[in-house]
Amino acid sequence: MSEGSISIEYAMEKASGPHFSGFRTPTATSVSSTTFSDANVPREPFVIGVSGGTASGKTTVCDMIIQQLHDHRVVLVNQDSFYRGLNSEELKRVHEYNFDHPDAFDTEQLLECIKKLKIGHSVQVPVYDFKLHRWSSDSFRQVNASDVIILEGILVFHDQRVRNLMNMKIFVDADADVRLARRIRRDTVERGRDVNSVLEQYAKFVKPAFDDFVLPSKKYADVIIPRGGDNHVAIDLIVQHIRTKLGQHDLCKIYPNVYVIQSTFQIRGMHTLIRDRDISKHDFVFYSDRLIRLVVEHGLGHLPFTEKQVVTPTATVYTGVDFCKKLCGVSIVRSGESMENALRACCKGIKIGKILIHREGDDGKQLIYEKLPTDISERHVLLLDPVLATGNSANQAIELLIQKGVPQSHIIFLNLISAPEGIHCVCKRYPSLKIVTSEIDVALNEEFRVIPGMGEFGDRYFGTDD
Ligand SMILES: Nc1ncnc2c1ncn2[C@@H]1O[C@H](COP(=O)(O)OP(=O)(O)O)[C@@H](O)[C@H]1O
Ligand SMILES: Nc1ccn([C@@H]2O[C@H](COP(=O)(O)O)[C@@H](O)[C@H]2O)c(=O)n1
Ligand SMILES: [Mg+2]
Repeated sequence: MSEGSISIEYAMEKASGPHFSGFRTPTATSVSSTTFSDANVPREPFVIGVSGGTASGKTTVCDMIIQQLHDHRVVLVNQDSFYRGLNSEELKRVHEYNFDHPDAFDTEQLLECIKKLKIGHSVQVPVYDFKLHRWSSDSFRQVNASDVIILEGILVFHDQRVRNLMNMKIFVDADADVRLARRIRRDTVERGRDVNSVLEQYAKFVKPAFDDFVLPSKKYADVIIPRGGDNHVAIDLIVQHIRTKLGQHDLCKIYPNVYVIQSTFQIRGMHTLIRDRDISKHDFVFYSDRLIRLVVEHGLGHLPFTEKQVVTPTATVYTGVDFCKKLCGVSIVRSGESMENALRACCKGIKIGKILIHREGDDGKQLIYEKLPTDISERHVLLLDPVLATGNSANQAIELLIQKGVPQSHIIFLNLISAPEGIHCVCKRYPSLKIVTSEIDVALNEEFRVIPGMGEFGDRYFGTDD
């Protein structure tokens, strides 16, 4: 355990490389979508190889990782699907067939499959039947292009070309006697074998092939998981790492003060609804409000706190924290006003100021109207605007707050959707300010509108779009 657990974070960081973050899909429904970065460059998925001896717990570990992620952006491909079909002669003498030798697999097909997934195509993967020793011609599993692809099997580290497709390699370790015991149980219960045939196959093929091919490939692993599925610490670390990578946009690496709230199905579902041009006004407002509430709560989590102790009804002391008291909201009129209710619902009696930035003509001159609390310089400010596009009006508003004496580091800018251009514009000028957003979109178009975006938020929210 010590070997795996000490090096695990380092190895994962090293293995992940610089190219894994900032996933964006061009359309919400595309099954074969390519992932995109903020620069609108197609981005390859992150491929994790999971190897280990038979019955070490590879499939179990992969299932646990996928279940914990409960995120459809992860797909599993089993090396078993690429077992070569047996001809009738081989089938008649199946007990003499070595399923543990590298030649038992159609590695060319496996390579083609992973390469396709890596470039964003979906693939049909055969489903292997261990009872019949073949994959059935009419049974395929559709594997969609995804942000993370897990490739699992006893010999996935054997071929260098397959290894080269992987960004992270995990070896699942378990004692040989434990594996044999599990294999006997599994193969008799699930794979239609009797104990004798399992033992015979194990001695003749499985163990020698493990020693000759599987064990020597362990050296390629970045992470070794001792005790397989029982090693919850290792699995948690791997899951956390994948989660971070999935949720982390490149911009969050460049600007450490940009926070994208952790994506979940609920959040993506709400985004899908509010971005849909055909959604009813009522639903648009409802789901926008839900998302705004999440962003506001998340933003509040970045405020400073002081320790506070209370006595519970069981007469014991609970050591907790006290909320930051000196707060105020500032909405950038008009769409920022849509975020005021959520802020009021979270912070009783909070003062809310307003800034209106009105562009006069095309010469870049701007008129600013403001109404802010007089003691604003003593407060932490939650600046509200659901969409950050170019960053020009945000910068005007922030400049005004700074002129009023608010330190940059006391400003948290809350958005639902942020364009990379706007983030660059604001963060370069105000590196100590924090931005909390629920999604970073692909880019701005020629008309400076966020793409894919959601149109004119204020008009849609306040019903002035018809
Ligand atoms: N930690 C564990 N404790 C008990 N049984 C396990 C554990 N991990 C796996 N098994 C069982 O052992 C068998 C082999 O596990 P599996 O994950 O299929 O291994 P692999 O894919 O490496 O061959 C399965 O029947 C599984 O339920
Ligand atoms: N028709 C087959 C094909 C493969 N095997 C055995 O499966 C093992 C690989 O699967 P794990 O889930 O255990 O990794 C491998 O050791 C083969 O011996 C088989 O018995 N019959
Ligand atoms: Mg398996």
